[in-house]
Amino acid sequence: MEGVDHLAHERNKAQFDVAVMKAVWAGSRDAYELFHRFSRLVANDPEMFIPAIKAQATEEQQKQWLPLANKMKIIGSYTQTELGHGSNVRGLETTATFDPKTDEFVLNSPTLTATKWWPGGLGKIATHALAHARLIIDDKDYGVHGFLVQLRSLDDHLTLPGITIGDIGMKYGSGAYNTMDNGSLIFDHVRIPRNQMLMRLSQVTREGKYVPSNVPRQLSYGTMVYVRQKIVFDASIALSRAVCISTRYSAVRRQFGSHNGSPETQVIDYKTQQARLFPLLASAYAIRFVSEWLNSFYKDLLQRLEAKDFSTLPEAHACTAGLKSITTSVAADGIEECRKLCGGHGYLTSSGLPELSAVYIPACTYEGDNVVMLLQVARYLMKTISQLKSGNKPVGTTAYLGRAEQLMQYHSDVLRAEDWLKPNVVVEAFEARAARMSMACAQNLSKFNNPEDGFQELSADLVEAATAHCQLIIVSKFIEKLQQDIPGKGVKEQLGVLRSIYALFLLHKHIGDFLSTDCITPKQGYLANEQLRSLYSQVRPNAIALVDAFNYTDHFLSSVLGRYDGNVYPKLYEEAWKDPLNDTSIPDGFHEYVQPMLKQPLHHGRL
Ligand SMILES: CCCCCCCC/C=C\CCCC(=O)SCCNC(=O)CCNC(=O)[C@H](O)C(C)(C)COP(=O)(O)OP(=O)(O)OC[C@H]1O[C@@H](n2cnc3c(N)ncnc32)[C@H](O)[C@@H]1OP(=O)(O)O
Ligand SMILES: Cc1cc2nc3c(=O)[nH]c(=O)nc-3n(C[C@H](O)[C@H](O)[C@H](O)COP(=O)(O)OP(=O)(O)OC[C@H]3O[C@@H](n4cnc5c(N)ncnc54)[C@H](O)[C@@H]3O)c2cc1C
Repeated sequence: MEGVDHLAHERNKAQFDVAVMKAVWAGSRDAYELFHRFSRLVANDPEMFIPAIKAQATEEQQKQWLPLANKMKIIGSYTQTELGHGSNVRGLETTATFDPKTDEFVLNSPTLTATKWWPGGLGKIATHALAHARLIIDDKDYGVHGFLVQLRSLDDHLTLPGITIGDIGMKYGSGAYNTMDNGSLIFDHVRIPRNQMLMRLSQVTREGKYVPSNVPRQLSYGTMVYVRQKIVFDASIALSRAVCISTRYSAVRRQFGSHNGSPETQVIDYKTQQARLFPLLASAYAIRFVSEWLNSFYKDLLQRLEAKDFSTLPEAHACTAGLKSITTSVAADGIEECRKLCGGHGYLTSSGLPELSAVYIPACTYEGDNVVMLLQVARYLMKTISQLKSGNKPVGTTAYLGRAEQLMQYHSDVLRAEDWLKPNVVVEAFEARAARMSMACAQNLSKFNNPEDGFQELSADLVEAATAHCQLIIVSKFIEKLQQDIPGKGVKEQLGVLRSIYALFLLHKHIGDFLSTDCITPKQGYLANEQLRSLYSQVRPNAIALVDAFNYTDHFLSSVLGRYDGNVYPKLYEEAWKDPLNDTSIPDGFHEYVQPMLKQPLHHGRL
């Protein structure tokens, strides 16, 4: 019935202050603001073009271009990836050749694989590209740099001479990413003034002299680092959206279990449903909190870079790359699991889940393929370990590697299931697992004469070690979050339950790592799982309130299954009747194609 809250009985069970939990979830940034930007981003791509100009352009160039971009007087596309190269930025083929006679760069796509391919907004709407191309001076290749290139007339939007642009076509399903005009672009000797090479980091003089950057060349990758830390926050939003839908629906849906006319069982009360759903609920909160930490770490990096302090740049790269990889994989897989948790109705477009999945899953690829990103983390870990011998004391997220010797001797002292509720017990186990996996890789690497050959040969193990490292970061940041002052009745307690679920679910999922590195015994693994089951029972009465705390409107969720009032069935039915197929009783084509078959006489019992 309209106006009735079918989930009121669930909300009345809450054992904590939901208003405070909403504030904890919203944190320092408005979730709507960023996620809406993500949604708008699917339609346009100013979110990279502008940061890239800030990161790579001189003050003078920023003064010229930023006002135009900010006021949408020009529409930019971050045009880096090509048909033949995306992950390998140093492999890009587009060239920008300096012509001293005219003080210009000539941009050209020398091969088909040099065609720019995928950049958002490029296909139909962008008027300008921040094109990444190999800088060539006097036949010498100085590597990939950024160039501002006008693509279309600002009068009639027609493409300019030497520019061939197109959309790359439909993408995955009918998802909203098809509102994004990811495009292709070929340059045929397009000339731009020299001052349209972004010259904050390195310059080309009028005489054609290359002035190399006096800062780490990787700062030219700064926009990717910026977006990756944003993507971690978006992962928490996308996953929490799916968890909200599937949790509310799990409380509404009843299936089996009726005795003597009693109501059937709510599927949220099945232990299998809880074992699938509650770790995702905990993961949404875990990712939200690690994104908060990562954002503050990134802001600290920016301040340091202003002061030419590059000391945390390697760690910032490793953390943004690794956490982008882990959190987008968890969110993408989690959204699909939430669809399955809703049974058949989860497959309906009106559930909101297929669309959310179709829009979200490329996050595992864009801004750095997730495996390629974890390999970057692995390189960082191996380098950190290699420097231990020279007395280099790791700090920050790799500080535990400074205690590697001690961690190699670690054995968990868990005796009872409730021992696994102690944050220090959990952190020690995760540190030991990560340290032993990385140390084992480093040891195996040392057996190879050529370190690069070793790295390739061991890359699958290295990815697992990098994963363990990133999961340790997320667990640690969740624990640190709860060491802050958090007011409100029962709020910190509930977050403590979610923190333990997140950690013990990972321990259970990766029990092979913990056993094979001899960090815990099978019995201790069993106790962790025992504790996990008990924790699910503690979350159960608070589940609806915990997803209410995401504070998403029905409009934002756009899901019949995830409605705040739980009034699912009438709305499912109502929504179905909006489908154009139901405008007529007899479907188009029936008379032409189906009816003749039905009317066909039977011949000897055969049609
Ligand atoms: C505001 C946005 C809101 C949210 C938006 C969400 C929606 C977004 C939707 C769509 C946008 C998608 C846009 C894109 O996809 S843009 C294109 C993205 N492309 C990539 O991410 C390419 C990935 N590849 C790379 O980043 C690099 O090629 C690489 C894999 C890192 C390798 O680079 P390279 O070969 O130069 O470097 P090496 O591996 O040899 O390493 C050399 C040393 O450099 C260090 N390094 C590498 N990268 C960085 C970095 N970014 N920062 C700092 N340091 C870096 C590396 O660690 C090595 O260091 P060492 O000490 O070992 O020498
Ligand atoms: C929706 C969407 C939007 C995008 N928007 C933009 C944009 O606005 N601007 C832009 O420039 N680009 C954009 N891209 C492109 C995107 O950045 C690239 O697709 C991404 O960086 C992955 O690179 P790739 O396609 O070359 O993958 P590849 O690297 O070719 O990946 C293919 C496989 O090879 C594996 N692999 C690659 N290298 C290694 C290695 N060294 N070791 C082990 N395995 C390896 C990968 O793990 C993967 O399994 C977008 C892509 C998508 C899907």
